[in-house]
Amino acid sequence: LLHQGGHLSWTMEVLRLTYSSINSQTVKHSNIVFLKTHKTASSTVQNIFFRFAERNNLTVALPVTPCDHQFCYPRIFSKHFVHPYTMPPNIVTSHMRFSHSELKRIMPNNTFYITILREPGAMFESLFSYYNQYCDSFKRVPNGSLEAFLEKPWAYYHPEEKDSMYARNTLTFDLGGDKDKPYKEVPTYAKRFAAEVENVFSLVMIAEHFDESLILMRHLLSWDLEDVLYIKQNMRMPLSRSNLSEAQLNKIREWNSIDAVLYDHFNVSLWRQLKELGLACVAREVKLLRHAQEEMVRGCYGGRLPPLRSAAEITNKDLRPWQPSSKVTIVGYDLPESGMSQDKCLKMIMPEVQYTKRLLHTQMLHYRNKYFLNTIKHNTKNPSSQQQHPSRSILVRSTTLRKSPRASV
Ligand SMILES: Nc1ncnc2c1ncn2[C@@H]1O[C@H](COP(=O)(O)OS(=O)(=O)O)[C@@H](OP(=O)(O)O)[C@H]1O
Repeated sequence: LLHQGGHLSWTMEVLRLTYSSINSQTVKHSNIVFLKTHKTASSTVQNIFFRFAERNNLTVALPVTPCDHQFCYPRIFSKHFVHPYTMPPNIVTSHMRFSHSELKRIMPNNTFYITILREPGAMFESLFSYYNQYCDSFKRVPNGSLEAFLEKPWAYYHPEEKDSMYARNTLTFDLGGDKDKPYKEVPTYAKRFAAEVENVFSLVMIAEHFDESLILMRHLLSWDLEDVLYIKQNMRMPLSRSNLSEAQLNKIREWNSIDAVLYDHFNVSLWRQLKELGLACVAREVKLLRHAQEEMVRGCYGGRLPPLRSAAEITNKDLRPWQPSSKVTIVGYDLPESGMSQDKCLKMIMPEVQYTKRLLHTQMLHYRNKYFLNTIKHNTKNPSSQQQHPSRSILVRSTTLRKSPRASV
């Protein structure tokens, strides 16, 4: 009874938070650019945006086929990398090298810009293991040893070479900055660059404070708590991880000194924003979020998450995460292809590549239907004029924004 009583009050609280935005007559914001940075828990966030877009019939910008599932990374983003069937978009979330000016050409003025950073030590360790057999700066290192790389990085790192962006100041590069600023210019440059980023991005999430960051995001976008439910994605097997010593952490920070400045800066601003929201309120919502996640796992998978397996062992190919080489083991969730699980439960654990393909397929069908209908309507009115392309989805696009995109949360 006690348990059920507790359960009931949790549920009431989640419902209250779920419908509070409707009661206060706010509209969920739906024009969003999420800059998907590397090895920062960004696939987990992207999955939240993909599901939100599908539930609300929004258009997600997806890359043209030659760009693969990313916007032709590491080239700087161009509107030409966006598949015409996914134009004009509400949400942009695939990997890219950021260009604000180019994004402004496809996104409306009320777009919210969000990104995520991770502590440079943990992030670099993850990058080093993930791209060990992929990026030449890492491939050259004897025995793939992180220790050896950090001992003399310039012996292995060639700044102009393909894929060098995975080996130094990757966050800075993803954000469109200069990863190879000379050491003596770094302090001034990094400070200026952090200010530029702060000017554009309404929220910079921090992977180490993932749930707290999501609570800020839900408030910024006037979303419900249920909109930010997630299951962790794209993890490595514990065997593929190495523990870093204090000395190694310091070397990583020194090597990635611009990223380190960015991380410290936005970690401070995250906590300032959390304090503005009220730490007690944040803690309460984090608790509710975790409880709602347990409920979702119960409803979706019968009580516990599907078994975590290495990519090679996952039988359902829709759920097999991309694995860059045999030297690193990425894990995902395995669910039989029996069709028994609901679509929303499957999508919750679907890796980036498969979900991107699915979305492209459904959006192509929508585009064709809209295009076809628009053309018929238009031709009936003006038989001699040109065909019309579909417009951006206006289903939940707000005209009465409660907060402006650059307002603090
Ligand atoms: N919710 C949450 N909180 C904290 N950390 C998380 C979360 N979700 C994923 N992860 C960790 O993020 C790493 C994968 O990052 P990405 O998805 O950005 O990688 S990728 O660049 O898209 O390949 C990967 O880190 P490593 O395991 O250290 O490689 C994941 O374990």
